[in-house]
Amino acid sequence: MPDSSRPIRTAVVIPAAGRGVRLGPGTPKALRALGGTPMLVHAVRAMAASRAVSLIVVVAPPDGAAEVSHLLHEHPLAERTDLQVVPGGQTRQESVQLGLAALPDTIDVVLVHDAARPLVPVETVDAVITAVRDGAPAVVPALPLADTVKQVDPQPQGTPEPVVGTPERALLRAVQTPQGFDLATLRKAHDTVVEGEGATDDAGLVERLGSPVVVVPGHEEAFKVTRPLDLVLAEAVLARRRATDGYV
Ligand SMILES: Nc1ccn([C@@H]2O[C@H](COP(=O)(O)OP(=O)(O)OP(=O)(O)O)[C@@H](O)[C@H]2O)c(=O)n1
Ligand SMILES: C[C@](O)(CO)[C@H](O)COP(=O)(O)O
Repeated sequence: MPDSSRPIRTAVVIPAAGRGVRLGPGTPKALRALGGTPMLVHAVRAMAASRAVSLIVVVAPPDGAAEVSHLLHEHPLAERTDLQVVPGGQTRQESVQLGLAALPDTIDVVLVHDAARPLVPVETVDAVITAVRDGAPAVVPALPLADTVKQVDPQPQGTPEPVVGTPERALLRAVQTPQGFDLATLRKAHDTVVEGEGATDDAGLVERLGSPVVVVPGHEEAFKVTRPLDLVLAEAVLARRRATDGYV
């Protein structure tokens, strides 16, 4: 954990290198417009809104780092936040790893935040940071589920899938980002756990190390823009914020 003789430094890695296949054809998802502004710009602003964040590393599509740097230059942040852009990889895990490699060793706490969650409120960001600073090595924001979840025996598309179990819903949480970590813990997890072992988030890698992960309350507006309907919801949330909160 951080050396208590100097201030804790917090950075954010924003993986933004995905194509957005489930959203449909077009430019990479992070660069698509939400209320006329690229989704990535909203995500970067959401992280920079936390006064604790001093550095943001954006992981751009592998061939798009120059374009992303240019775009972010056109949407400057408050002076207290440094910004860096690095090219990403073929998978989310690889992209996060490339972002982590760009962090200086003076960073103590790192958040990993999907560019695809552009509307996460600053209260959620700060709650995650506080929990890590208070000593939890890995923290995820999450919400209880509204639907019942079934475990199935997967079948080829078009074939009905036999249900093999129904996990108790009250024990389940839907996990969001930003996920927060002590930097050394997350680096070790990414260095140790092999791609393809089934972890779909960063906390999942830490769990595989046997390190504790804790949940703090997530937020409905931290949803991930994955499919076209999510974009409709995001536009509506943004329009409401602009009308009522002076949000840009
Ligand atoms: N090679 C990849 C794949 C994903 N991501 C990022 O990881 C986050 C979560 O991924 P997801 O929402 O699945 O984005 P995509 O991979 O773009 O979506 P899809 O699976 O529909 O293509 C996104 O911010 C995405 O840009 C990334 O940085 N590098
Ligand atoms: C990290 C994540 O957003 C937590 O819910 C999610 O696992 C990302 O999944 P994706 O399929 O890469 O969008």
